[in-house]
Amino acid sequence: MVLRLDEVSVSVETPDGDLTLLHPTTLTLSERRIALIGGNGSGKSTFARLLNGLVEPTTGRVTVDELDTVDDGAAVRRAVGFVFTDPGAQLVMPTCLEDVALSLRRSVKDRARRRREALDVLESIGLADKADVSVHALSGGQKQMLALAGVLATRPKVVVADEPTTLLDLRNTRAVADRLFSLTQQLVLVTHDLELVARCDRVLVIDDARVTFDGAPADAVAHYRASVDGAPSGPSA
Ligand SMILES: Nc1ncnc2c1ncn2[C@@H]1O[C@H](COP(=O)(O)OP(=O)(O)OP(=O)(O)O)[C@@H](O)[C@H]1O
Repeated sequence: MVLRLDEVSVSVETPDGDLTLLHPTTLTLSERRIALIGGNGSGKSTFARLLNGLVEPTTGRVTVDELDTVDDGAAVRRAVGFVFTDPGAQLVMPTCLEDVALSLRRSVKDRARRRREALDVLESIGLADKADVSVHALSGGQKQMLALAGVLATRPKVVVADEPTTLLDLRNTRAVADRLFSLTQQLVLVTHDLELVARCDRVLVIDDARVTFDGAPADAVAHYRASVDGAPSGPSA
């Protein structure tokens, strides 16, 4: 898929005046695995959310294979699945089976078939035995796997994942990352995990609402480290 930002900026009104979340940006993303890195509050989530229309550009256009994220919002959301940091944002049904089945409600109208397909999805992520268990009874890693499975069940062409391993321990980080990197779909990954960054084809460094570097993982990480080393210590505003 070709993800294109054409002179895209994002700003919001705040009590203190307009706040720019992304300065005008033009670029085309077609690589299989793309990482977005940068400090807290730099604008990574804003950028990621633009790609499936969760955030709309204030100026310019975002397109996904020619589909406009504003004008063709429903089609874009079918094509671009979004995985949140906190799976709680995504798991809305009482049981695991019902949650995956909810993702299938548009594509599979027959209830019995939907249930079978949802069970297949649970099987594929090793959670078949949890089908009738409450989503709240799952561990953090299991919840993130279930949220990812719910997204994959809709067969998106692109998966955008916003810090999907941030809340996970090392074992679950590896499990979720291995699943993400085994996808045949295009992957756009927001992460602070430099091991995952190294597995990507292209990396954008975002700093203060701008893409400040765009290139190969090693170069991007070097740029990011240099920007941190050169900055005053302590959390940025
Ligand atoms: N709707 C909004 N209204 C006001 N401020 C916002 C809004 N959305 C984001 N921001 C602010 O814009 C900045 C960029 O936010 P964003 O979530 O894109 O950053 P991020 O790089 O993903 O950060 P983190 O790594 O901490 O998740 C932050 O300072 C955030 O508080």
